[in-house]
Amino acid sequence: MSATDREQALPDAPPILSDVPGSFTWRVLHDRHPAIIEQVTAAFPYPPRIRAALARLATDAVSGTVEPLPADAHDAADWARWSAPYLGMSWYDVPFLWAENYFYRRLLEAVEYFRPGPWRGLDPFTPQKSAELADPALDADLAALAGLHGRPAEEQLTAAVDAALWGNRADLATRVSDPDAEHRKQAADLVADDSAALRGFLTPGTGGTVCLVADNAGRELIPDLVLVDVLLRNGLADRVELHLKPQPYFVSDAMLHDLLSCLRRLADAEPALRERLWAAQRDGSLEVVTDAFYCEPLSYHDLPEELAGRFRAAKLTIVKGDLNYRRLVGDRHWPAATPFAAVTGYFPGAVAALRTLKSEVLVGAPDVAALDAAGVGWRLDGTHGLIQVRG
Ligand SMILES: O=P(O)(O)OC[C@@]1(O)O[C@H](CO)[C@@H](O)[C@@H]1O
Repeated sequence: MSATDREQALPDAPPILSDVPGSFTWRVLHDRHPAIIEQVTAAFPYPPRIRAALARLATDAVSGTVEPLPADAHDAADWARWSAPYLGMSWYDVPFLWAENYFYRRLLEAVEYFRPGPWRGLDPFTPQKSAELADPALDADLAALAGLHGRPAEEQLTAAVDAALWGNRADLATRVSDPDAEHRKQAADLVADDSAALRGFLTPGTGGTVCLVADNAGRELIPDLVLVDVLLRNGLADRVELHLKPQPYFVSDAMLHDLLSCLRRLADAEPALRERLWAAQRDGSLEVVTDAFYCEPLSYHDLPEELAGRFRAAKLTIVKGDLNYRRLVGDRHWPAATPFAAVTGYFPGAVAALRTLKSEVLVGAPDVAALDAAGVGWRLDGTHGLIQVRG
């Protein structure tokens, strides 16, 4: 069946909105976003004009309607195009994915992230990211992963993939409004497990490029870096592209400065690993890549050719995390049994998703009726995950 045929066979699935009061998506806009603004406001000694802009956003994003960016914003034309269908609408009535993206772009506008002046380029989420990286619990993660050295390549890969998957379980955006979320994530369970197919792409001597589209910094990026090291050190790939965000996004998404912070953290805890990653960047076997697309309110169906070409040339693209999953499959009310291959047939090259569930969208999981019968909570709290592959 061709990709087109696969897509034509897709069920009709409406986009996920935030228009049901009390629902998860409604609570993200109504409760989580104001909480994030409160944390950002307290993060730095911002001057009155920035604090006032943040306060206006807090009111606007909870009870206002979608308004345009200031006309002099560097990306005003792009956002005018993307927001054209939604201007004047309630934030709750536009696609949830779009509303979240626009919220974070408006937040950067409020803190003058792109504006000339002293606050330009200051990541408003740095204190939260730094605190996470300073967490002593990270040492236990690292000690466990350091034991990988010397074990058979397949064992190293299995352990590194497992750590990368569950490293996604709590992102800072989730923790902001659900501080107890972390302790609940003990009943780790996979609702889809294509790990054997994943390992099939990553066998010794097969070389090639792996694109790792990263998600969060800190305690997720560290195991991602361990996976990179396992791939390169065991010849499971000739080179790895680590795709990071070009600007602050969804609180914890990783940028280059977060990678450098991780390398500094590793210099103390795992100096040999840090040296291998540092050398890999210098010899080009580990290339950091970014693109404006990664912070745009679009699904991966709208990939720019520069990224599509990279994914097409790779032997496998690994897409990390919940948000990337939503952008990959389409943030829609898909029947859970909808085949992963059917909704990802458009993607250039082979693709694998490593994701802990923190939002409702799900495909390729035909056996979740019993879980859903008890409500959607299990889809939101990071206790369940998936490994899905489309060759
Ligand atoms: O991509 P991540 O970090 O795994 O998860 C991010 C995320 O779960 O946080 C948002 C709620 O704040 C969700 O809508 C979004 O998908």
